[in-house]
Amino acid sequence: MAVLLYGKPVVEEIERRLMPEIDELKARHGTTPSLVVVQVGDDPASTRYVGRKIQSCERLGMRAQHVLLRSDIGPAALRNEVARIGASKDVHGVLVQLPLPRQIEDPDASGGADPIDKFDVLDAIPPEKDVDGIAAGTVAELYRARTRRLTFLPSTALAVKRLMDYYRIETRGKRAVVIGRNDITSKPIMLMLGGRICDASVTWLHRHVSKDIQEEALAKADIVVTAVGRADYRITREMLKPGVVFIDVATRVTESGKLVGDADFEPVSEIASAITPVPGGVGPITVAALMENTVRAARFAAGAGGLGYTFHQGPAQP
Ligand SMILES: NC(=O)C1=CN([C@@H]2O[C@H](COP(=O)(O)OP(=O)(O)OC[C@H]3O[C@@H](n4cnc5c(N)ncnc54)[C@H](OP(=O)(O)O)[C@@H]3O)[C@@H](O)[C@H]2O)C=CC1
Ligand SMILES: Nc1nc(=O)c2c([nH]1)NC[C@@H]1CN(c3ccc(C(=O)N[C@@H](CCC(=O)O)C(=O)O)cc3)C=[N+]21
Repeated sequence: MAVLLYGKPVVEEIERRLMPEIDELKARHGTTPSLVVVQVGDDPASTRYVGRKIQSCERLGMRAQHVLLRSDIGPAALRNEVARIGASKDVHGVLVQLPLPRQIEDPDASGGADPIDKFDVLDAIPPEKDVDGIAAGTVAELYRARTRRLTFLPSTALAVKRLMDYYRIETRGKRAVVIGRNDITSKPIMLMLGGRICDASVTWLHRHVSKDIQEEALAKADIVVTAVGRADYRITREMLKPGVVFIDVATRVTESGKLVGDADFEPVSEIASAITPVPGGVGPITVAALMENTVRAARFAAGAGGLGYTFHQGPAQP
């Protein structure tokens, strides 16, 4: 039976570390960390995630602002709005909730004449405020994977790293499979696992990889990190190697309103050595990791913080 990799103790440890940093920023620098979340359109799932982020900021004594824009905004107007928000001295972190409406995500497919796309919007976030780790300059640092020089590790990747460290999951030299290639979830996780941060051997799977090839890779994997979240996608016990560490990033709401990941949870937990529950696994840590990145951004603004992340194995010693 697998060890359940609960998010809660990891969240508590991150928050325990952040609280004195927030107090110090306020007391010594007169700075209250502040995050702006830009949401375009009112997709209910996005509204729910944004709500969690804002609540978490407020609970930790930070400032949060939710900017809700109409779904028919054009890419150039959105880029200008993001640049305007990013220019404010009082804003330390800027996050553009994804996905964006179709005309901005994929202007070619939607027949839009505007040459400006999603990445131009994201690149308008100033690098020292890019708490999602998505703009061009920040991505380059992840590509280079120098832990000591990283500006922002995207919050889902940071969440997976903090989770693996807390539960002492060894990655060096292991066979890992990462499924999905979203720019803020699986792609950074793939770079992190295979890069110098985790030193694993990574196989990257996505929609265009045949079932055979996917099954072959999964059957050999020591670690699986998956973020697909589709009703027609399910990873079953038979597909996995006994003893696998299964990190389920996906969160999908079923027709009956249940939140599920990509794993067929009960049977997979019988053969895995460790597995994240959904809900209560990676999701809450992602929010805490975003809080960590917002505090980093406030420290950059106050001239109180350097580049790089510190990682340590296991729970922090009291
Ligand atoms: N817990 C957390 O912290 C977070 C959870 N999520 C959750 O993760 C899930 C994915 O989100 P996100 O990454 O944003 O979504 P995307 O839709 O961007 O990514 C899904 C990925 O799955 C791939 N895919 C689709 N079908 C298959 C298939 N049959 N076999 C292999 N790969 C496939 C797609 O491939 P292709 O590239 O070819 O399209 C795509 O890369 C969602 O459930 C979301 O809610 C997301 C962010 C954070
Ligand atoms: N720019 C951007 N940055 C993101 O980080 C980002 C995004 N866009 N778009 C959407 C995804 C999704 N995401 C989640 C955050 C928290 C939970 C979370 O807290 N999940 C809880 C349950 C939440 C619930 O009850 O619905 C759990 O798994 O236990 C899940 C998913 C961040 N995302």
